[in-house]
Amino acid sequence: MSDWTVLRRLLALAWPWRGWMSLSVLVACATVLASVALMGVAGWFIAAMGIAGVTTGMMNYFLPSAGIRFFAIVRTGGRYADRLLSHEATFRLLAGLRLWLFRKLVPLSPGQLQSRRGGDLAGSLQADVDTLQHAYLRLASPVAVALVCGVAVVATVAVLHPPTAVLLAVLLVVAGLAVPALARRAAAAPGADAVASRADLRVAAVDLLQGLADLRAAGAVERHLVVLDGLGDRLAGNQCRAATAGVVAEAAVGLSAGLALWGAALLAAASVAAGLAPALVPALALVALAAFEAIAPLPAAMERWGEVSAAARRIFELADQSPTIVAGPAPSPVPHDASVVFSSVRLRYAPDLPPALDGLDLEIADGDHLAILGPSGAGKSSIARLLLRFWEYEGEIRLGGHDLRRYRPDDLRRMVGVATQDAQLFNGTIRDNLLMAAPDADAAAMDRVLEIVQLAGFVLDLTDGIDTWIGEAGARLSAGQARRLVIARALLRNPRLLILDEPTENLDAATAGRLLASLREETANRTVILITHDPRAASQFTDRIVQMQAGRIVR
Ligand SMILES: Nc1ncnc2c1ncn2[C@@H]1O[C@H](COP(=O)(O)OP(=O)(O)OP(=O)(O)O)[C@@H](O)[C@H]1O
Repeated sequence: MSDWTVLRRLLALAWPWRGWMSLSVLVACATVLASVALMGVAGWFIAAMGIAGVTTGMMNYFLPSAGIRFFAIVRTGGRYADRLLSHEATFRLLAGLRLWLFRKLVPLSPGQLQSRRGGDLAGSLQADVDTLQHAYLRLASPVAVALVCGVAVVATVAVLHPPTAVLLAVLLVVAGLAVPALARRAAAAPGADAVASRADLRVAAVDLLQGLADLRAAGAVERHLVVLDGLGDRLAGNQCRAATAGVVAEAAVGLSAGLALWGAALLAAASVAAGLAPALVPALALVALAAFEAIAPLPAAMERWGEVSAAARRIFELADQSPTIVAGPAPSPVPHDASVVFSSVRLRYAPDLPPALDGLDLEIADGDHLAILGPSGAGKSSIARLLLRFWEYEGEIRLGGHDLRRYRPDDLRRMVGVATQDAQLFNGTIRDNLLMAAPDADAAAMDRVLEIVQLAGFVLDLTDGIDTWIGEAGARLSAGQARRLVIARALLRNPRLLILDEPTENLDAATAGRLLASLREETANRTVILITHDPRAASQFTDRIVQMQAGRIVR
């Protein structure tokens, strides 16, 4: 993707916030122009007063001093308003971009995102989107301001003294175009590498934090810290190289501004003999100097471009993936029953992996309970993932008589409830975690599902009851309690097809027995698939039991 494409796409993304952005550019232009005008009028005023002092002693100083006050107030107020508006515009834009990216990621989950590491994805959503602020705050807006103000100042100077206008135009082009272009070239590689090393650093830090307990147990923390340190050094080195390019470019702009001041003063002074008002000499020199305020932010903006474009490319690469799983052209209607038929279903998680399901045939009538037994890796949980349409498959699956592929993903997820082994509990209260699945559920419904999963007594004994905070990923619950909370959450949605993946794992035999008995009673009229490797649990729940091995039903 070329730099122009990246820029074009970034501007297109900002389109909905064009009102805010334009307002911020307008205010910034007014501020810069007021500053230039202030310098020009002040230079002229001081010189004219001096000249009047030594000559006639007559001069109307009310008008210019009022002008000076006016421009000073506009400049000060404008700077404040400019900061306020440009930040407001950028933060609104970033919040919108984050939501836009998140919406793009949702349909890719989990199949198309599993090759990416969690820290990496979180990084794209946070740091990469944050980096884009430089594209708008320090690039798009300053370039627009530089263009508008540069042209306006040169045109005004051209009316007063054309030679100074030519000199100013040349120096502004050099400092506003050539210098930033060189800065961009020098900072491109370190800038891009800074984005990559920041992403690596984030992934390593997330890995370290998530696995801290195990790393400590294995005595491997120091080794990880050394890696983290190396990545930090790489990031700092890249940022330093990119910043050096920016600093050199800023010095070059300062030099051009100095040249403009002296050049304008000399050119204007040379024209006094030809009739130019002497008071205009300092005015033109100061205007030439002040005009560089318009282009001063450009080198820093260009220095950042490498970083910004690398972050934008990472974001576009993520957002441009089209979801492999979408509803067919004519989505299936909601079915009348929850029967399930698998015919010759094959699933490969990746082309280079052996099939997880290898010609699976399975039939469950509406309202039936089926237990699927099998050793670890037999493909049991893969059945649940397919029924939720998380992965594409070969063969045919029919739910309620309709092709599974033709259901809208949202309709399907309303119909199918799954309590998986790796289900996520969220950092919140028990109530939050239940309501996440069924926001409208009332207290009685929540109490009932907690009763079914044998958690009612436990919750009752907690000081804060159902409003007890369960910590990150349910860390304050035991594994068995967490699993049962996941089941309660699935039940609360009242799905017509319920899939229970190893519901009795981590439970003692008595609790497991009670849980299965109450689940059997609660789900008497629903289709249920119980996935387990425990034959006792299977037979406690149903007498329809099938055995799976290597991706097939073997009996
Ligand atoms: N997301 C995935 N990406 C790649 N391979 C996967 C993925 N999930 C499962 N597999 C592979 O597919 C096969 C079947 O996995 P599945 O989780 O369905 O087995 P299972 O019978 O439920 O095992 P367990 O009882 O241990 O949960 C395994 O070989 C596993 O390694």
